[in-house]
Amino acid sequence: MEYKKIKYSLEGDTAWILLANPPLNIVDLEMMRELISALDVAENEAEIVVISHEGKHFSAGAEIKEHYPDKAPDLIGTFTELILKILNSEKITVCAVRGYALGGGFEIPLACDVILASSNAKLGVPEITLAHYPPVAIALLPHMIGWKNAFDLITTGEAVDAHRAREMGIVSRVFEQESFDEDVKKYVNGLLEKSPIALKLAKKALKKSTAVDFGKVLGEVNRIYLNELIKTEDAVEGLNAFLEKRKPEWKGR
Ligand SMILES: CC(C)(COP(=O)(O)OP(=O)(O)OC[C@H]1O[C@@H](n2cnc3c(N)ncnc32)[C@H](O)[C@@H]1OP(=O)(O)O)[C@@H](O)C(=O)NCCC(=O)NCCSC(=O)C1=CCCC=C1
Repeated sequence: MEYKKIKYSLEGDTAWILLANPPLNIVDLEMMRELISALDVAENEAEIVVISHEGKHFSAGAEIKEHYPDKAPDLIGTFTELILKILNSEKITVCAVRGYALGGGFEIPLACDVILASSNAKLGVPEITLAHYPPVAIALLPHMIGWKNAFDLITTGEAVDAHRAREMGIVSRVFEQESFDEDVKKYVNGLLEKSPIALKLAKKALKKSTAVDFGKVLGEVNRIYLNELIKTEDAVEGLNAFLEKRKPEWKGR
């Protein structure tokens, strides 16, 4: 597949997948399909998969214009396929994030094994401000940071900085902006020095300790999203208000 919105390269045993859709690396359907394809390639040829980005920001999330009721099923179906591909990968998945990581641009890192954040990163799920919710964060976050922290992030829509995200248990390491790329490479090289089979089996065993079928949970969360939320007047008003740069007027239906 020819990539237009991402870049893929293999360096030794590491696959580097970069979001490359400037300026905000919006994750539209085309990018989702390219990421799915690149992850398939990486699964066959790499031991470690690093998802990172070009430009200042990891991503401002999924394309808001693709959230209207006619397009939402395709968007949610493809995004779920992408997230499950990351969650089900047998390889070590590392996400390296600078700047904004919002909405779907936060959920991609969440699905990875490790998030390495630059000290200028801002992570969050603003979907509630659009009268939407973030399905993947709803499925994963309570298991990672507990109900109360997850509830707070999802219902306020406020982003947290890298250090707060580290305290909450979302981010594994925070590196200074100036040395970020170098520190990410050092982290990856540290993993490459370990036994690949031991890493792979440690990941397999760690997954047993959560014992959650995220595919099933995500299916239920998506059903409420598509059958109930997306059909409301508020869900359309939230999108219109964002695109028209005005305050939304909620109807509660
Ligand atoms: C903070 C921000 C990133 C940058 O602020 P700044 O003040 O620096 O810049 P700016 O002026 O605001 O923006 C510049 C241009 O980019 C556009 N644009 C921006 N984001 C866009 C987007 N996502 N999609 C499309 N366009 C987007 C702006 O409209 C503007 O366009 P213009 O030049 O034509 O006027 C801000 O744009 C923001 O909050 N974005 C929304 C974040 C959000 O709600 N994300 C969650 C999404 S839902 C999700 O991910 C899910 C996934 C799965 C399932 C369910 C949900």
